[in-house]
Amino acid sequence: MFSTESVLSLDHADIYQGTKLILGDVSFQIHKGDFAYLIGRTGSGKTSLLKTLYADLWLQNGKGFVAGYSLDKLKPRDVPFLRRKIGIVFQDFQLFPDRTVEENLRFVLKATGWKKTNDMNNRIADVLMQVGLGTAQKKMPHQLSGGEQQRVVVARAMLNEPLVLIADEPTGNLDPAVSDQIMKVFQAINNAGTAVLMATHNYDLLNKYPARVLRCQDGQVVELAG
Ligand SMILES: Nc1ncnc2c1ncn2[C@@H]1O[C@H](COP(=O)(O)OP(=O)(O)OP(=O)(O)O)[C@@H](O)[C@H]1O
Repeated sequence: MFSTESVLSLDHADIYQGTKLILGDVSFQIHKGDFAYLIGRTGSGKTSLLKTLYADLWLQNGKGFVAGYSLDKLKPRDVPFLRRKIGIVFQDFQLFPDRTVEENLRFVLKATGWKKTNDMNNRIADVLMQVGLGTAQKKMPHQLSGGEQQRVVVARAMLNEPLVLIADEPTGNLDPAVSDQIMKVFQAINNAGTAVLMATHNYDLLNKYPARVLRCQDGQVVELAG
């Protein structure tokens, strides 16, 4: 159904934290419509790898390509534009606690260049529907459960129709039933064509929702046979 267009690739990339090599000679590709898990023990480099993909860590050796941007040729001024093409979801919800759901989302739209109130309202309604929270617009974050807050964060990540969603332990703070809801949201987003790369410790999810698996291990990234 989907093309095999690559939305993200690393080619002989080295991932550093400062001068410390965390992962060496990393090569893999994520295509449009792919779903891939990133697993590995604590400290194995999952977060460092994801940070490199959204240019929070600079790629020093090798080549990287994310949503049309070459990481190895990236200029600091390109970073906000790269991040608009990627949706990023962390474990901690990071919503503004003193603003409604709608205001949280509008903040991002304005910051990324949206101007027209109608367009913004429509987009906010669309992404909230996408995550099953169509009626939560006027709620404050504290009026929502942890799982609902995380769904708002996923909605926020979808505002600019990213080509790829990068999630770092998105279910880390959530109980199993709620983690399942978040996974279902990711699957729906993925089925609609957005690639997903998700770091997780939650092996139950891997069993329940099988997909590609990349593992950080001994300073390398290996793809497990499907
Ligand atoms: N800001 C930093 N400065 C220096 N070293 C760091 C920094 N952040 C992480 N590291 C080191 O990089 C290595 C990889 O850490 P990273 O957070 O990428 O692993 P992880 O697989 O995501 O772990 P976890 O599953 O615990 O989140 C670890 O040895 C860690 O100590």
